Amino acid sequence: MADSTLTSLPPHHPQCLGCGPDNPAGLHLAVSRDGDSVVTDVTFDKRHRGAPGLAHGGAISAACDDLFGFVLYVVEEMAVTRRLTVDYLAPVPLGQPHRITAGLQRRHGRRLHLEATGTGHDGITRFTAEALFVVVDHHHFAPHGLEADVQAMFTRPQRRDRKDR
Ligand SMILES: CCCCCCCCCC(=O)SCCNC(=O)CCNC(=O)[C@H](O)C(C)(C)COP(=O)(O)OP(=O)(O)OC[C@H]1O[C@@H](n2cnc3c(N)ncnc32)[C@H](O)[C@@H]1OP(=O)(O)O
Repeated sequence: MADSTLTSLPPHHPQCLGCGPDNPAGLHLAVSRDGDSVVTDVTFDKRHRGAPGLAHGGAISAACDDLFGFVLYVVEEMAVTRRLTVDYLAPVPLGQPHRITAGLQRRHGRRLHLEATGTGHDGITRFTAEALFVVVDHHHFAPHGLEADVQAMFTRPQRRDRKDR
């Protein structure tokens, strides 16, 4: 991603399915912040194949879900997906980069309503997504993960580009 106005954001975890650099089955999303939005350029490949030559809808959904997880850096809250809806507007060819942009549409109490758009470098928007995330605290994760990993999620440099807000 060459845009100079973008601020790189750290992965959720090295093994995260969406953005973890150490997950061999992952999408390896590199995500940046652009004002109050987050963006990633994803190129689906043969690991993400659905129909011949096309990306699997689940892979597209996973990319959107993980990108929504980066809006949390902007909102400065910890939250998890309660509902995710993807509109598959057109087939997504393998091997062609698509930029996904996501942001907060509105907040109501613990409910974060998020939206995303996926557009090819040819200018064609091929999918959009909406999600409801619900704000949680560390008790949500504590029974399931290593204490150090849970703590790390809550001490990420989420506020390092606060000047942009
Ligand atoms: C997070 C760090 C980064 C990690 C990587 C990011 C990866 C991308 C994100 C994910 O993949 S997260 C993993 C997938 N998601 C989950 O595993 C979540 C599983 N679900 C839960 O644990 C609970 O359902 C949840 C914590 C989301 C909510 O349970 P709670 O008991 O805390 O809340 P509740 O059910 O009372 O709902 C909270 C609010 O949302 C509202 N709500 C719930 N479902 C709704 C719905 N369908 N539509 C509208 N509102 C809804 C509900 O009315 C309520 O409103 P109020 O706060 O105003 O009372």
